[in-house]
Amino acid sequence: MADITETSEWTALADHHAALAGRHLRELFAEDPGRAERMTATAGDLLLDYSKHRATGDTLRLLVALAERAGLRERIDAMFSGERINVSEDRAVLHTALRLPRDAELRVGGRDAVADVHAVLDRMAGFSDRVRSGEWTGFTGKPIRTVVNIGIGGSDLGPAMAYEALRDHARAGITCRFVSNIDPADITGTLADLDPEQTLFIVASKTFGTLETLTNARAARAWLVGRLGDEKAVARHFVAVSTNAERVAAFGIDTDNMFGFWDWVGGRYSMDSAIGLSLMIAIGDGAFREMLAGFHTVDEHFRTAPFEANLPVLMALLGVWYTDFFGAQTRAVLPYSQRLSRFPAYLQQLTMESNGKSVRADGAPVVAQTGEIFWGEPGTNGQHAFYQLLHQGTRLVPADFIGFAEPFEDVQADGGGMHDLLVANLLAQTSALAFGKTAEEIAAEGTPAELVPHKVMPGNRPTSTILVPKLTPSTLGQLVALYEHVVFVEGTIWGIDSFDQWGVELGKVMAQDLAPALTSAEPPTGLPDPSTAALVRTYRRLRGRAV
Ligand SMILES: O=P(O)(O)OC[C@H]1O[C@](O)(CO)[C@@H](O)[C@@H]1O
Repeated sequence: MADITETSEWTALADHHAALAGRHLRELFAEDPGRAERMTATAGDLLLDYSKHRATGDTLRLLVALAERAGLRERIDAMFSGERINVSEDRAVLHTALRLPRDAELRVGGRDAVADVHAVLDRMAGFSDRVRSGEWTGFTGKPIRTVVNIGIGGSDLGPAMAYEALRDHARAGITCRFVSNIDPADITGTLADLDPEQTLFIVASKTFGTLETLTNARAARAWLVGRLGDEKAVARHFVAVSTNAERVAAFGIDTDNMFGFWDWVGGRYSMDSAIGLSLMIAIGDGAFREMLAGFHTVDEHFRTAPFEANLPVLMALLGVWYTDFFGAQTRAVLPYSQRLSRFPAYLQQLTMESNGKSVRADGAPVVAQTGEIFWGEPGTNGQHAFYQLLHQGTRLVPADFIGFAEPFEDVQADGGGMHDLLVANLLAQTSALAFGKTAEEIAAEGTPAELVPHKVMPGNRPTSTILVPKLTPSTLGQLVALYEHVVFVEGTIWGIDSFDQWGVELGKVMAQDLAPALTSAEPPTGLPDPSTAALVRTYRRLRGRAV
């Protein structure tokens, strides 16, 4: 694989950066007011305004040339057609197949992937309808009122985020809860006020080998059997979502109550597979399929739109621009929607488990910085917490602001709608970040001279604004697909395999090895390093165990 940093396209960007880095967004807008209109693009219902970026038309042209040099077009085609682009795991990467319409065609490994996807969706829909209607009852004949999804990582964050986002669409009177952490507080807190007779557990695990999930599932089963007094209750209260039928059966869940998916769906790309079963039960099959259609809309946009008008491509290239040329470390994601409160957490796994790599797909070290650190909180809460640093700190923190024109439900306060105030805050922040306020402007307001430097707002802080008509199943699907493809484009430029996650393995194995050292009757030997050994001794002492 050629070093992308050795290409003439990279050098051209480095030269361009040297010329542009000292320029302020105020100047860029003064020279070219038309950029406000021009530097926008749409995909489905999503409007991206990227005019408040430290970039010009030339920047975009150079970035697009870099994408072409990195072979982005061929890589997109390879992904959508099912080539095994996850090379370190020798797998195809086909989350896009999860949302293909029924009449689409795609064969994977000799099988009709579209038919397989829709067969599972139809089974999920049938099950979800029965649970929602009360036809599916618990062991004692009562309808289900609460669904508890037990999973972690991609088997938790996606459905948990989407349930929160779409809970206003959940009208069947069934609520969902999500248990992920192996901290006993998670499962005990979740179950504390639940009625076992009306609770359904979905054990969600792609591998069905994840310690946290299986441990929580065993605890839930013990709770259920203990309360209902009969092992046979498990069959009416436990279903599984997995790619591994053998392990599901070994756990004691009837595989008739298992919903499958495929090794070509990465865990963090799986919320629109059977992993979304809890969400489907909450919002219904129709709304779930609307969400899939939303995903598909952006997939088609990504697959076909020219790079210069392609939302995921533009957002990813700007990510590369700040990461590799400005030295930015992080990207804030700031949804102006309380319903998207889990969206930053969801994106953390999607982006950082995918692109947090220091070797390329060919095993050679990467040649540039990779893996933006994603973080954030819903506005306006973030404004009263960390925006100080965004506005006046020493670091450059590019940010994505996400806003919705229509609220699900508005509240009138002080003569106006609360939602308008929310959106006014979003717009105020992006404007203040971009244009700031100069010392002269502050002094002209009569500010005492000694206070002026404290009040200067430097501006020149780049943001994207993603404006969406309304948060619906469809637009949520569009937003998630947008970021999935952002990850893919960045991974392509950096030459990395965005679909493996070897870096999480060592810690898992070590935790399994260390557990006996904490609990053994005799003081443990053979601990991995002196610091850990000392901490194990301290822990044992605190727990009253022999040291
Ligand atoms: O769905 P599973 O197999 O339980 O895995 C859960 C999560 O664990 C990881 O493998 C990381 O440890 C994620 O990639 C995945 O989403």
